[in-house]
Amino acid sequence: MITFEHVSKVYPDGTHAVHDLTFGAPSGRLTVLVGPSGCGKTTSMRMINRLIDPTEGVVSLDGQDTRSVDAIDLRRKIGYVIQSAGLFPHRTVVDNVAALPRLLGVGKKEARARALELLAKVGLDERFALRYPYQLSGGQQQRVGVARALATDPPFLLMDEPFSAVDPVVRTQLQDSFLQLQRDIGKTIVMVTHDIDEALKLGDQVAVFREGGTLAQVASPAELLAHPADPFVADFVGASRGYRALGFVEATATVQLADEAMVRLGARPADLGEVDGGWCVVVDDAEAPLGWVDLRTAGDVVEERHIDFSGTVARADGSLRDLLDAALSSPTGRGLVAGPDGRLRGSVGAAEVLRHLGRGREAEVAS
Ligand SMILES: Nc1ncnc2c1ncn2[C@@H]1O[C@H](COP(=O)(O)OP(=O)(O)OP(=O)(O)O)[C@@H](O)[C@H]1O
Repeated sequence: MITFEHVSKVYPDGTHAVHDLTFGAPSGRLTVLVGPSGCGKTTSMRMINRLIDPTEGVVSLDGQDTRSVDAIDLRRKIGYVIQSAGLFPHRTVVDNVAALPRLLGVGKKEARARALELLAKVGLDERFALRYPYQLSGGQQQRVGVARALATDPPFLLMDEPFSAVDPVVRTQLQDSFLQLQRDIGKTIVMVTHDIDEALKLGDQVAVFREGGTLAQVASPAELLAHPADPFVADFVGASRGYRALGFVEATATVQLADEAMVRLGARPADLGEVDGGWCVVVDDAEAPLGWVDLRTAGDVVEERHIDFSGTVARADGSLRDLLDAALSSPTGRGLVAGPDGRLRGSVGAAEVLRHLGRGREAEVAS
């Protein structure tokens, strides 16, 4: 656990960057610091590894005041990932990751072997190991940055806007693979971002800062969306918070799925008989849905060019937001739902999703 107790920072020029900060970042969880530019997020994070010293208050790691520990020893326990990866330009990828363990006395062979393992963990193919940073894309560099921060297996990890220097598609991939990684490694993480969507997606806990370096609210993403503490937080989490909150409501087994007729590519509509409304789900050999086909306009044989790919496919164990999105994006209004094995389970309409949400709310009120 990382704890801030009445921590303030006033820079020598008189700037009040952080004011009376008190909160905890729980062990094994990812806490995101978010807020508008200049509100003291980075200053707060850097007070954890003592790159910046507080003017007042105490920062502690697992109950130990960070001032009582030698700064170098402290930083060995705290991995650090920064925005543009900050890799050593003249060292190969594998040597970038192995550098710190080598400094700490780990043998070359062992450090490299562990570096290769870590590179695989962050989703970077082995063939990149002997490249230099300039030979990698921004997203790949960022993966190396994460691997390097984990090289000494520190229990704590600080991440300063780690995914902001890459384009939105790569950013989503990095976020997804990082979430996956964190499920395995369970580090105590503090991450800074100014992107509320990223905060809500990644954080187990989100700390919203406001200008002047004060804390507006600390809560889980679902709580933040459902009960913003004040108009500033409500405004900051955004106008679509009602819809986004659906992302945190799991689609339980009680959502009723309707059966859907399935066809495979190469099927002949004439052989299929009457299908409700003419629309049918095209599936692959493993019965995973590919999209919809309107049999009335498909011609003699169902081909790929007849498939309407516009609908998203929700997973049965996904969120209500995924189900609603599948329904809203479907050409039939019926959202496709697949099981964890990818096979089509059935479909659901937007009204059923919303009805389920209504029931959830009533149940909550009743209990
Ligand atoms: N070394 C410094 N000396 C004086 N003022 C500073 C110093 N570093 C930061 N500040 C000021 O402290 C305030 C908080 O800065 P900080 O970098 O912590 O904000 P931030 O929330 O991380 O911002 P951003 O999202 O723009 O990175 C800002 O007003 C900034 O200008």
